[in-house]
Amino acid sequence: MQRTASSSWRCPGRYGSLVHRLSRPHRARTSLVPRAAAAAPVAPSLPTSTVLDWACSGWAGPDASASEASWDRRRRPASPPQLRVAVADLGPGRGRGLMATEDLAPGETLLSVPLTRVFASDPDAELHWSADMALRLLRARHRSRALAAAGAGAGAGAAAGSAVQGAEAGEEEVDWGPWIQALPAHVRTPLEYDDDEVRQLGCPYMQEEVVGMQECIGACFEAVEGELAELGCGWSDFLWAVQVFHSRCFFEPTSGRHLCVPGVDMANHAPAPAAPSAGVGVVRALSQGWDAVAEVAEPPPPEPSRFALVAGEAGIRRGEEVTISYGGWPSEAFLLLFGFVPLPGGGAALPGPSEALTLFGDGREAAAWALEAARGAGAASESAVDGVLAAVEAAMPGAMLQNLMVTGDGVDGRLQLLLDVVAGANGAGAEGGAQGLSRALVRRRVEERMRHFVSGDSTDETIAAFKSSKRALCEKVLSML
Ligand SMILES: C[S@@+](CC[C@H](N)C(=O)[O-])C[C@H]1O[C@@H](n2cnc3c(N)ncnc32)[C@H](O)[C@@H]1O
Repeated sequence: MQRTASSSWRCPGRYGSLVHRLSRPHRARTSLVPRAAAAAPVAPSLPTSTVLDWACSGWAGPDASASEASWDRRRRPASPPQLRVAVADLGPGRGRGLMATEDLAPGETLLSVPLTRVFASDPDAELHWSADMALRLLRARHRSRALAAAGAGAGAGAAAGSAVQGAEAGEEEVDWGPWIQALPAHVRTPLEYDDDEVRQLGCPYMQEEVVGMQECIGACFEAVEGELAELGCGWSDFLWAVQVFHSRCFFEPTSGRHLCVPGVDMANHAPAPAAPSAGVGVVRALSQGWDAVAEVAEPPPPEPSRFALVAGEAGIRRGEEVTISYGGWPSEAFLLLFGFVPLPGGGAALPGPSEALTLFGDGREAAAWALEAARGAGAASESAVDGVLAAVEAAMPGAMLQNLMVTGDGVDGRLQLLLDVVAGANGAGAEGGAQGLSRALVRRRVEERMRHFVSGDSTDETIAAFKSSKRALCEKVLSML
């Protein structure tokens, strides 16, 4: 594990803000769709299911009428809602997940979490978002333990979970203990890779991403080490907390915040070709006629906005897993943040629909490589490289020549243009002319890159899955050329 302080604070570059995409809840097409009685066995709920009740504080539950479901604190339900999902153990590989305990209708709200119980990043934080959230989580854990100890000492009902609730509660007023206790004891992502595992990745671009991320989090740790020590925490606590957030957050583009939503964070990703059975979204609370009402009566306390998990348009049968989509990312993003690589089902070596292969880190690398490959006459001069880049800029002004890729749908337009510029100047004698040379350059580069993904000696099955997915994409691209 490299933990050298990085002077540039180079944080997880291309994938730094990639987390599960926040989608809109699926809309119900009908109300309740009658279903045949389902015979599917329901996996036993884990004790961690109690986190769902805690998370849905103040929600009257899926059966409540609109007025009951309103978040009016004078009518707040006294008991936890009757939820129709539970946390279940899905076995090796997936860990825990959410399971339907009854048939769920299309569009049915399954969990509804007030934003006061959502652990959110601070867009103004000086530290990298996940490091800042990690520090705050460890503070919250410390407070919660102290609260529990005080409650046990007094023998009173001040146990974890009974702290302040409600719309006005700030992060420090909420006892996050019930959620923290339900978090996984260990999350493994490439932040934990040792030098040999980084080597096993084989791909230089991915190795650079991993080392950059390790350096960034290592530097953040050094910045907060003193405060962590006061909380009785060290590197392993900090690493755990950072990996919790890398693997469990949603990203809200409008606010630029990362959101970790208790309960909903138990939902696993549906790997293609399976469709997710549920969607997520923020339900904003709005008040009509607030000013007018306030003149004649004390207005009700404002309702907090809520984060909802909603059944998809097909509904979900009892005993089935409730899954969401973490987004259509290439496998680098899944591996770096979530610590797993979704492979299409059926065991066949197929690339996922969002898989992509970086052929060059930037335009300068691509131009130098292409000139050398096209001319077969040693390294290209700086001026020749500059000439290619100038021609690309003239044809595509302002194009950012970073991370030039190929996908199952074809070659990145920026890269294609660059290769066409090189081939146009060097393809007179080539088989198929300039067009033939341009295609041959893509083929040659994909073949070169494919050698980074030989299965070789991967001791880690996630690394093996990463390489397998990339190899499958290389094969698909080569078959199309
Ligand atoms: C948001 S959490 C989901 C709940 C998690 N399974 C648990 O036990 O707490 C995301 C983590 O679940 C696991 N996961 C989610 N979807 C998966 C999938 N399709 N295949 C394998 N692991 C998955 C990965 O470890 C990922 O980092």
